[in-house]
Amino acid sequence: MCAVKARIAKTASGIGISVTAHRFMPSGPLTGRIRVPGDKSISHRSLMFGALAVGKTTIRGLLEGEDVLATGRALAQMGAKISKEADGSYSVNGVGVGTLLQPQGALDMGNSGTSTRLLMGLLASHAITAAFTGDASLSKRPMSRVIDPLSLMGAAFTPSPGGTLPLVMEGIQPGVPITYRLPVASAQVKSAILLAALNTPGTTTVIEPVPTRDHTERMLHGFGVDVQVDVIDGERHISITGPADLTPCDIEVPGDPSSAAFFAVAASIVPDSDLVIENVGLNPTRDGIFRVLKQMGASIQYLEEREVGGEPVADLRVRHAPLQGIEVDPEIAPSMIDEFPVLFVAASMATGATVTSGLEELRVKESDRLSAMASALTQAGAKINERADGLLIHGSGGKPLAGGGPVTTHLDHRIAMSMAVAGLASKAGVEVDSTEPIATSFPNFSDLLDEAAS
Ligand SMILES: O=C(O)C1=C[C@@H](OP(=O)(O)O)[C@@H](O)[C@H](O)C1
Ligand SMILES: C=C(OP(=O)(O)O)C(=O)O
Repeated sequence: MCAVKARIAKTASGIGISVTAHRFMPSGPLTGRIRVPGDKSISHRSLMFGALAVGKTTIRGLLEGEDVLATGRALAQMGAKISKEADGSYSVNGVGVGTLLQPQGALDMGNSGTSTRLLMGLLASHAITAAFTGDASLSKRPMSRVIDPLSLMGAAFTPSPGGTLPLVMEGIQPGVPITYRLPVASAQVKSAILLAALNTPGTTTVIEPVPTRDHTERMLHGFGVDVQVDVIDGERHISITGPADLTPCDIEVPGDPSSAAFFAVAASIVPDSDLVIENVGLNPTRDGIFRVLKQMGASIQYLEEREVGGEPVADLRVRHAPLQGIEVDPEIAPSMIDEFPVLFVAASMATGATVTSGLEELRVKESDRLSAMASALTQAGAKINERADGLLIHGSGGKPLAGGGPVTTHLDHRIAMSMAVAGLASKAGVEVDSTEPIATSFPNFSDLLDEAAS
């Protein structure tokens, strides 16, 4: 048994309730080389686009997280044949654009916003009626942001009060093309509309005032779709003319920068750490966390920069370094939207104050991540002021946090993993009330912690 496994003590399990609390204890330096699992956003899209291409798509490095598996199960309900091969790769035999089958039974999206919103887009331009359901966290999240544009294209929705799941969607074939300016910086909304456009005759255009992750555009191009991107007055205009066919292809999924971020922060704040995180995707619409950590004084070196599956990738060497508090430019937020919880952990160990703003979107993720992290870090001994659109964090000047808990993770994997990282650099460890949600995006998180800190 390696050292960290012993330090992660199981502290509770309710009778009849599948909740596993863990106390993440102070850790020695993180060293050696680790490889984080495949990118979640790219994994979802690989399965979806594979399902829309007639013939066999091969995916290497697919993230086997619960969110991605939910996407896979939904696509299988609509006729795609998805199988895992002996070498660990996945094969998808797609049915083609316009020929998805009517699913029997509801599509259970689990905890996954990306599965829900992208599949709503995909199905909106098919003559399919589908019920979407999800867990307690997903059932609170806003769906009007996709319902509004997809309704303009002709789909009909019966959502739960407040525009939430469970909902029923009646797709339309043929739908009408639209030009839609995104009212919120969201790759999920952009992607939902672009996926609906694939089976909609005519040209659909999404106008994106603030750039968000561009995996949909890059990958659809890889599947042979003509995706037109024009920058007009600083805004991206992304157009697809349907109906469009997808050609199957071979995909290699790079490591997820959102998962790597937990280890980059852990190695930055645990003294004497020197860790290499291999094969990390560094798409400029995703690498904001590494840019901000470097601005704070983190020692992050990019080794062996290369391309994997059309995405920039490098091995990251991260060494412990003193961090300085900074004011984070709100413009960088979309390129690190899922990494703020763990950035808050880094900031709570920095010297001086870190100010974040423009982060209202964090309140509608798997949990209200501003409020959840403010409570969790305060419980662990950090000094935090919660504001409407961000946190003001007074750093400890490199001193370990007191620790404590149990902190409430609200079915949110990123809160659980962020507070696990806080535990590594604390005096008494941090107990998180439930580690189950971690499996949605990073099933081997604890094993890798174990490996790096052994
Ligand atoms: O398109 C995607 O794959 C994602 C987009 C982001 O959501 P929003 O589009 O809601 O910002 C992000 O938070 C999510 O984890 C994945
Ligand atoms: C917000 C996230 O995912 P989703 O929206 O797909 O649930 C996330 O992974 O942090």
